[in-house]
Amino acid sequence: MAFLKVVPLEDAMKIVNSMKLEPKIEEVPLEEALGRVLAEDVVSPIDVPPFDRATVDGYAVKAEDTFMASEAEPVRLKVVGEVHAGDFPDFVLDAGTCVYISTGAPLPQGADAVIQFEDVEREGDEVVIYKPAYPTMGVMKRGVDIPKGKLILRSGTRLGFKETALLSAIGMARVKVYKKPRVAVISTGSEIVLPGQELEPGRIYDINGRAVSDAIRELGGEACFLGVARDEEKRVAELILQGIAECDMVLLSGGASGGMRDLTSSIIERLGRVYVHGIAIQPGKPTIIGEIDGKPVIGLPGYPTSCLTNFTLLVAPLLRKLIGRETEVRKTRKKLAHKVFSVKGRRQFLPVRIEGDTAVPILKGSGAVTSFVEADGFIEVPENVEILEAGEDVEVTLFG
Ligand SMILES: Nc1nc2c(c(=O)[nH]1)N[C@H]1C(S)=C(S)[C@@H](COP(=O)(O)OP(=O)(O)OC[C@H]3O[C@@H](n4cnc5c(N)ncnc54)[C@H](O)[C@@H]3O)O[C@H]1N2
Ligand code: MOO
Repeated sequence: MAFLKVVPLEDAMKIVNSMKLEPKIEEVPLEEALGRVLAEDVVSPIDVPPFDRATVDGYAVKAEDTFMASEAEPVRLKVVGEVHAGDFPDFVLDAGTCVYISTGAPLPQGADAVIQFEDVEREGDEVVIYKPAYPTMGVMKRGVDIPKGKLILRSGTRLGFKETALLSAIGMARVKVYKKPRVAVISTGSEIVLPGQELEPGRIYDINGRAVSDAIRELGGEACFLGVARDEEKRVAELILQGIAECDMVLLSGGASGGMRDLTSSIIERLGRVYVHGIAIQPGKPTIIGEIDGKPVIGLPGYPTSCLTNFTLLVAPLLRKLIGRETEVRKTRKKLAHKVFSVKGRRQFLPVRIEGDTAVPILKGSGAVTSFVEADGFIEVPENVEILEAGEDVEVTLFG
């Protein structure tokens, strides 16, 4: 067994990033596009709105016909028809005339303003106008919302409801998006049971299977949770092979170390290749990077915070690349709230909670899920540094 010949994090990341996984693109109906990542630049093929339209219910006029209107000397225009939303007027408005128009209806040619009905008086087939209108009053001009030819969305944009609103406005019924990478997730450990099952003595509830699956979904991937495998070679191997057959990549948690029941590395070795078994970081040392049938197989540590930290450092950037979103790392500078001792010889990723101007280290250890869940991010402590003093300036890499 290639037991924990640790490599630096950079080497591990290089290996993960060199694996044969290419972003794939598919076309989906607009109604299924929410939350997906756009794989094309979108240029509007039409003007929105596609015609000059009334923004109020009232009378479409030639503004110049009303220029002389006043309370003392109102202007009278003959009402020659009606245009409602959905109509398309095929006549030209003559001087001295107007039409009744509904909000949203196209202006007839020759009209350049709409006066709301509250501001005029209707007398038979005439309206009496007391104030001048100006061109564009009560009108939304063709293309002012979105002009034809404008780049409205860039490739790599995650589609929220604002973006789907834009796509709908330009009539796009189908959009090209990055295909969701399918990731198999397996929890290993004879002690692990799923929520809903009885917690017999010596057992604990699964954390990693749920957390890793949902982290994949949050990033925009498709998680296939294959279940919990007891520490039995046959069962773990079966599930790994099922993952290889059905998915683009396989993630396991637990059994990644070198103990008597830590089987993951030897199974991957037997079914394919192991490139890395051990990374010089804390938490997350017992991590395996391998490949079966050309597909990445990554064994994450069983300790929840180690598992989720390494998911964040190694797997999340790969998934983002596959869905066309380059890594967005956010950092902030804070003062360390109190003195901490680091692990000698391992680059440490210390989870911290942010409180005002300070970063408060969370020292429950990587076996606690709350070390990760309560953290806003982590600070890096280089392998040659053993003590960080209270008040020291630290850079926090934020999660999420
Ligand atoms: N002799 C050594 N022992 C250990 C070392 C070492 O270097 N030498 N490293 C320790 C470190 S660091 C870590 S991290 C753990 C991780 O080891 P494994 O990946 O083999 O994990 P397990 O032994 O299977 O489990 C560790 C721990 O986590 C719990 N666990 C596992 N899976 C889940 C899950 N899906 N949900 C919730 N909790 C889970 C498991 O019950 C154990 O308590 O090894 C140390 N040991
Ligand atoms: O490497 Mo373990 O992951 O320290 O907690």
